[in-house]
Amino acid sequence: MALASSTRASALSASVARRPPLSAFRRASRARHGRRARHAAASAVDTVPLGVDGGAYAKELASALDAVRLASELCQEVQGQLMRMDEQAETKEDRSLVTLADYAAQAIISWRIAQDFPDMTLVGEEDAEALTEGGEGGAETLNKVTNLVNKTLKGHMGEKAPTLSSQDVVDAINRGQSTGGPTGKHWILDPVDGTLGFVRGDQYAIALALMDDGDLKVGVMGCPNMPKTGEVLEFQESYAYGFSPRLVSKMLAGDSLGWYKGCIFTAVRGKGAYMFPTDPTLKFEPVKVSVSEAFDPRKAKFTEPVMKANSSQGFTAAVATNLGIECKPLRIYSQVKYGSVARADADVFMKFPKAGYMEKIWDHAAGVILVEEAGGTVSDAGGAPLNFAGGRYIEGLDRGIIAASSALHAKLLDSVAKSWSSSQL
Ligand SMILES: Nc1ncnc2c1ncn2[C@@H]1O[C@H](COP(=O)(O)OS(=O)(=O)O)[C@@H](OP(=O)(O)O)[C@H]1O
Ligand SMILES: [Mg+2]
Repeated sequence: MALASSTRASALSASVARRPPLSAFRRASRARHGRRARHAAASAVDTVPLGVDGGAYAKELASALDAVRLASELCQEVQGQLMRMDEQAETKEDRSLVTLADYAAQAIISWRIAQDFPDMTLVGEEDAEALTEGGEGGAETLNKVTNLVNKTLKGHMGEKAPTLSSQDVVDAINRGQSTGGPTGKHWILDPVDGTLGFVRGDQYAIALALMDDGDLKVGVMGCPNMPKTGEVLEFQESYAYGFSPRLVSKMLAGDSLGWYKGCIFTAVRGKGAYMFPTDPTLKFEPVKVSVSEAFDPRKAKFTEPVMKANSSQGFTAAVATNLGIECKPLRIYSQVKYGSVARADADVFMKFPKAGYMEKIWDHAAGVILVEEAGGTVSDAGGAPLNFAGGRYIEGLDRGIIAASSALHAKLLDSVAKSWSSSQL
């Protein structure tokens, strides 16, 4: 997964980002952590009070929530740099995009979880090869990634924040090379899911899950640009009609609601799904989220990937018509789609990639447990649950992925079967 050689020398070459003004959030955060630091052991990280029941996985949930919060803040900083064109995305050898945030978010999450679980294994999207084998460009990128990680840790932990070396950062990223499997505990991470949305200033997600003996047990998904309420996501249709794109993340100017965007979803098997604001200084109780209950086809919405290359929009339109759905699709980048189904912004999620495409477990793990714990069902097109225990790819996936409330899921399966038969005629 090295950067293409032509891009190595210029890897993420823009100048060091201008330092943003210290926000009220950071000042509050520093003061808070600074006070706590005087009473805490020097090396321990603080656990954020949760407000939700994590049952047997309470410690894992607390650790994951803290890790995803750190990464959410870090990613917002990098997205700001990209929007100001202080930084730029690069292309990996597989032609997918990568930014400083992909590496730094994987590093900070891996480091944070390992503070509580030193023997943890991680199936993560990124590796550090481009940073260690990428010549001068790679070294420069590694330096920026390390600075970003340290700056974020300092913002949260104040004086007691450790200073990670470049080697610590490389080790933390490379911890993500596990292949997972059916036994034991494995963390599954997409540090920046929906990289295209991320570089376009739009929706993206930081998606972390824990699998234990082959079953997903915990999911934490940071959605830093997701509005608190779903209505605004409707405007996504501007993409479909070629109007000048209105960035979803920028659509609500002002902050009159207090918390207007920036959600973190949590889910623990058997304990339900919740939504928090990404900003821990906002004192909202976690909100329990549930999939839509009644299915009214005239009002129902389905959500799907933005890019035609990632999912057949013709096929999903046929399935939607078969179900009687009249609304235009909500096309949203990343696993924010699963968040939209979990809190009933949308009733149905569908993704039908081209034949032969192998889905990666980190693109779905956090979203799947989130929808399931919100009362939904996720399966492949044949109705089988997704298998996350077969390595880095979803094993034996039948055609595509569908999600809906458990009651609607059966109808959805039926519509997929009918539409598939007619599409094969
Ligand atoms: N050809 C093809 N078919 C299907 N899926 C693919 C394909 N190529 C890539 N990917 C994976 O899709 C992830 C992005 O999914 P999204 O739902 O965000 O897609 S979209 O941008 O809204 O169209 C994306 O995740 P990120 O790389 O994290 O963005 C990929 O892992
Ligand atoms: Mg992804």
